[in-house]
Parts: sequence; structure tokens; C-alpha cells
Amino acid sequence: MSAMKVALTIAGSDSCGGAGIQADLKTFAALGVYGMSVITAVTAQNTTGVVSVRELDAEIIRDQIDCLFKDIKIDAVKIGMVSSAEIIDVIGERLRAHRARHIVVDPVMVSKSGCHLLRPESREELVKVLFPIAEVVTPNLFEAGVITGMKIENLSQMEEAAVRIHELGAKNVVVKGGHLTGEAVDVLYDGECFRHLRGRRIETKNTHGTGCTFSSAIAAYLADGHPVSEAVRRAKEYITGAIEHSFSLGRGVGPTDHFYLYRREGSSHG
Ligand SMILES: Nc1ncnc2c1ncn2[C@@H]1O[C@H](COP(=O)(O)OP(=O)(O)O)[C@@H](O)[C@H]1O
Ligand SMILES: Cc1ncc(COP(=O)(O)O)c(N)n1
Repeated sequence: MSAMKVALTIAGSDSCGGAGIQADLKTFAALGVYGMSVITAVTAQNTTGVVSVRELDAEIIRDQIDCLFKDIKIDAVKIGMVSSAEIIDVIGERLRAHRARHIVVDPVMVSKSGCHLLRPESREELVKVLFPIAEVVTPNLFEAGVITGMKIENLSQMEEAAVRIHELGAKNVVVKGGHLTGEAVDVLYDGECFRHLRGRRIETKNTHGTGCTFSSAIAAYLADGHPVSEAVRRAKEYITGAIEHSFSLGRGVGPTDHFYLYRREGSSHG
């Protein structure tokens, strides 16, 4: 039997379990990869919104990263909510020191419910420190707009944004079209070619954590040894199925079903 593959998520905790660390670990488990976590911040959050946020201090974030890399071979890393410039700097510095491979950066800025998960004044630091070490970055339309200063409303603008973000140091860029209307198309750019990742649009309000789930699925497939284009294609297939099986939980935006591949006929939530 081949060795178990290991993926690490560096992200914030979402107490309601649909996004952040919890979504990432569920995704790793569902895709057969051993998951580990470095928590950057704790959010008190439910399906209707974020109530409060506490950042952890840089020292405990550094210690979490160092003790894992000193002990365990890590096949891929996903980075989500990073909250502040100080946290970004310690993550960047330690991942470089440990020569971490297969890094996926989801440049999380604002939750779907409208709460800042990255201090707006730290956005430039995220791009400057984390994009150059990323194998893949996965901005949504809002994030791609903030990073490039562009207004992005169609596929050709998504392509242009992907080129500009590539110039900022990310090897591969996926601009996600989840917030457009019509087919859910994402654009992958590797510095040479564009690839359109097409998925059927699912009519549902339950999309809490879709970006977290997508980026951690990319990391899981990279950990498994797939090349970037194949990892992204498989992750797109996985997130589309997870959204198709999303369900209502609480009074707000419900989560996707990370384990839909395993549910038997008749045992789903309906
Ligand atoms: N309603 C939907 N139907 C199908 N795919 C979707 C839908 N909403 C988002 N997606 C897909 O989910 C992934 C995450 O995208 P998105 O929701 O835009 O990210 P974020 O959570 O960062 O805003 C992308 O592959 C996107 O195309
Ligand atoms: C801890 C944490 N990380 C990321 C998100 C983004 O997820 P969404 O955009 O679906 O709100 C979140 N809500 N909470």
C-alpha cells in the first residue's frame, strides 16, 4: 500500500463548521487525505453571520507550523483566512524556511455574510508575501477585483484579471465565477494558457464555505500527486457535487455536503 498523503490547512475556525478549518478538514477526509490544521483565528459564526473574531498571536501560529514541519512530511498546504499582516508574515516566513510544497492560497477577504476576515489594510501584504510562494491562488470575483483594481463582470475580464494576478507571482491562478449568473465557470491560467472550468449552476442559497471547500480539494488532489490542471478539474467536479447536495441548516446560508460521495440512496438530508 502507498503511504498516506498529508495535507495541512492554515486558516480560521468557523464554529458552525461550513467554512474555514472545519470545511477544509472535512474535504481532506472526504478525498482520502490525512488532514492537519494550523489555526490563525477563531470566529464565533453561524449560518446568519460572524458575531466576533479573535486572532491568535504570531507565536502560537509559528509554533503550530514549526512543530508539524519538524515532525511530518507534508504533501500540500492550503491557506485560507489569515486576518492580519503580522500573521501573514509569520506564515510566509515559516513556510519558506520549511520549503513547503504545493501551496494553495485562497485569498479570503470578506465572508458571504459581509464580515472582514482579513483586515483591509493587510490586503497588500497577503499578495506580496503569499502569492510568490503559491502554486495556485483562487480569488473569487470580489477578491480578484480588489487585487487588480478591475471591475470583473464577464469571462474576458476574468481572463485579464488572471493574467494580472499571475504577474504578482502566483504560478497558477483560478478566478472563480461563482458570483456571476449563468453557468458556474472558473478560469485557470498557468502563465501560458487559459482553461475554462465549466460547471452547472445550482440554484441554492446554501453556499457557505464553497471557496474553502474548493481550495482545500485542490490541495488534497495536489497532495495525491496530480498536476495542477487535473487537481483543479477534479476539485471543480467535487465542489459542484457538494453544492448540489448542499442543505439547509439554521436560519441562514447552509453548508455544502462534503461527504456526498459516500451517502447511500435514501440516507441524504432531502
Ligand atoms: N450556485 C453555484 N452552482 C455551481 N457552482 C457554484 C455555485 N456557487 C459557487 N460555485 C462554484 O464554487 C466554487 C467556489 O466559488 P465561489 O462561491 O465564487 O467562492 P467564494 O466562496 O470564495 O466566494 C467555484 O468553483 C464556483 O464556480
Ligand atoms: C473562518 C472562515 N473562513 C472563511 C470563510 C469564508 O467562507 P464564506 O465566503 O462562504 O463565508 C468563513 N466564513 N469563515
